[in-house]
Amino acid sequence: MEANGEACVLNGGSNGTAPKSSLSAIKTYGKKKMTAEVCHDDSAPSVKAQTIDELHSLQKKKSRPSTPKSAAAAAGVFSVTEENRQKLQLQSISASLASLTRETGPKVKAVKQQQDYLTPATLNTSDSALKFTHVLHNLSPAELYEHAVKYEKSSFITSSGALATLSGAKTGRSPRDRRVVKDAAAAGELWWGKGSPNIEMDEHTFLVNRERAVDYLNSLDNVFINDQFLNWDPNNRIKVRIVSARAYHSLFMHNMCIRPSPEELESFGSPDFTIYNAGQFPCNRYTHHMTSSTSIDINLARREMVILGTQYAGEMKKGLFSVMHYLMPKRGILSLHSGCNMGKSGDVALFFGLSGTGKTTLSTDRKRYLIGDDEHCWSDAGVSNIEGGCYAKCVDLSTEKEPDIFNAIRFGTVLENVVFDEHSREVDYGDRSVTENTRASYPIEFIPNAKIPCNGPHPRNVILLACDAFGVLPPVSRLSLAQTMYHFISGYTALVAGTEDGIKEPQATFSACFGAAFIMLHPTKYAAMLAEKMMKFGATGWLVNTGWCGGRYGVGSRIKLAYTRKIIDGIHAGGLLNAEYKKTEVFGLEIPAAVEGVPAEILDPVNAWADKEAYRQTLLKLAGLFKKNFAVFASYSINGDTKLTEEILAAGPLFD
Ligand SMILES: Nc1ncnc2c1ncn2[C@@H]1O[C@H](COP(=O)(O)OP(=O)(O)OP(=O)(O)O)[C@@H](O)[C@H]1O
Ligand SMILES: O=C([O-])CC(=O)C(=O)O
Ligand SMILES: [Ca+2]
Ligand SMILES: [Mn+2]
Repeated sequence: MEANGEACVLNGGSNGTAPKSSLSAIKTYGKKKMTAEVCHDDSAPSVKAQTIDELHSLQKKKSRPSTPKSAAAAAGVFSVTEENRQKLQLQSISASLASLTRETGPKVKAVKQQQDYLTPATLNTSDSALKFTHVLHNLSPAELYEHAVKYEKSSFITSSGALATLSGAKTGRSPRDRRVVKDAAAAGELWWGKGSPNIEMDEHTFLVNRERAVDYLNSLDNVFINDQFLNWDPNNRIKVRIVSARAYHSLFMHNMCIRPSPEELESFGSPDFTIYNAGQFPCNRYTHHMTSSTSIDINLARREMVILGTQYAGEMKKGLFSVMHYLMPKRGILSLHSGCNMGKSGDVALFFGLSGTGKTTLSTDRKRYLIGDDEHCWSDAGVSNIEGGCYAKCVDLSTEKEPDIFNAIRFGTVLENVVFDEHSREVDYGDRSVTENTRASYPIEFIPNAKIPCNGPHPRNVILLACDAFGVLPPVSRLSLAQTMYHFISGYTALVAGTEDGIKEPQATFSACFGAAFIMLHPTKYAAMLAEKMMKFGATGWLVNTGWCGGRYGVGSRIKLAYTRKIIDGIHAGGLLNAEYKKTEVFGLEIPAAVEGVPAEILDPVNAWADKEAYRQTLLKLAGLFKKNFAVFASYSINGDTKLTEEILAAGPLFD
């Protein structure tokens, strides 16, 4: 507290001169003399307003345009250009919200320009055509907070300043409701059929769902528009527009996509891809192909995605990731479901792994620069993050174990599905009452050592993370290139509860490229690109088990995060590369004899199991699952290189 002559100082000054006695302290008024022993509330000049309304109007300073304009604008041609620009932008937004099948649709009104209605209402053929929808375009986090708290029942501000909210009935993605339009081009290019995540849908059905979503959005008083970017590689940046009904969704995407500067927003133009998120509204179950009230529909030709029947925000993030998994490989760029960080000396590591295996946790590392936690591109120029934010699991989050993530949960962060104290608004991260899959979404700059812009040179280490519920994979093994490909294509883990709707318990899963739910092309396409890049740039592959140790799930326990961190430190430092190794039976994995800071007895899983026979049985069981899973890939060639293909086939588990 600052002591000055005007304030009432009840506890003495903070300048060390306060008298010892508290009674005399009450009478101390600092340096200036005070004439009375009471404080008057008219000691400051009065406000420059005659009425309360006038007073309120003083509170908000006009902030748009908020930054210096382009050179042309500064030269005086600004006013016309600015008007035209606003008009074009509104036309583009209005076109986004236009019905495709009717002559007229609802009118779109920009909230910042109350007079400017763009859609000419020539034929008012229905009540909906008379309706105005306010467009809230690229609102700031503070504005979105206010909307959320005011209009969304489940939104609250937590004690650390985050916006806590509920995603509704769905607290994870719905992969069985993810559809892709199979037109002639997509039929030839994409991966379809058994094992593919792309459930086919026809153009007409897509349009039915699109119309439903657009009509729903237009029936609302407000819709949120986010115009943002994907990919920090300036040559391969994609413009995306997200049209949504909830402030929560708008803030989530504000955090997750790359945020344009005011100048970039000014010249944004039309988006390359648009999401219509009408998540509160179901699809019509009588519509052809619909198997539930949820549908997430991607149309590559129209560059559009429609979301009906799920409010889980991860659908938007991962839907756009799917789009990148299509667009980038076409340009010779590999898209990756991986985390990525960089050491002080510029050594880059990629962290692959399915949901819950540790990409976010392990790429967020005090000693290194964070490039990104979940989605990257690897081009001839190096690596780049696709996103502008992180999406961390929060179950059991603690400041001791994950301090940077814990501290990132503050004003601006969206906290999904967490439980908090009604009064103190203190979050209880251990509480799984809503879901196990509680999440925090924050801009990447909330991590103190984020590398911005989020790109880096070619990776030196490629770390494959598996959360092995069987407890038989070693905590760390060094992989040959063929083994790296084998495990990349296999994409093994034991799914941790909750991220995919319907899965409640850990269970062994194989997901090609550590992200089969998001890939668009056949897995061997991505694998071939990874092999080529790893060879070309000399990266080393590693398999790290962040799962069980000393017995399977239920018997053993999860490997301590502190140990996994030591292992990762050893990989980054380079010391592990040339350590002393031995080969395990069955999987033929090379395991080091020692890792600094990790008990030697856990490095070879057989030592950690009390029941050696149970260990061997479990090992063979898992090896069998690997073999069975890989059988479907055995007939595909990787890179047209039959030698590598044979080596990959031989790099899997060997047993009778
Ligand atoms: N040994 C370990 N290594 C890594 N993570 C661990 C370990 N033990 C426990 N965990 C916990 O496992 C979870 C890993 O989740 P994380 O958010 O890193 O997953 P992810 O790979 O980023 O998944 P997603 O793609 O769904 O975001 C965290 O909650 C972390 O605290
Ligand atoms: O998309 C989500 O729901 C969370 C995530 O990162 C993943 O599952 O890989
Ligand atoms: Ca993550
Ligand atoms: Mn992910």
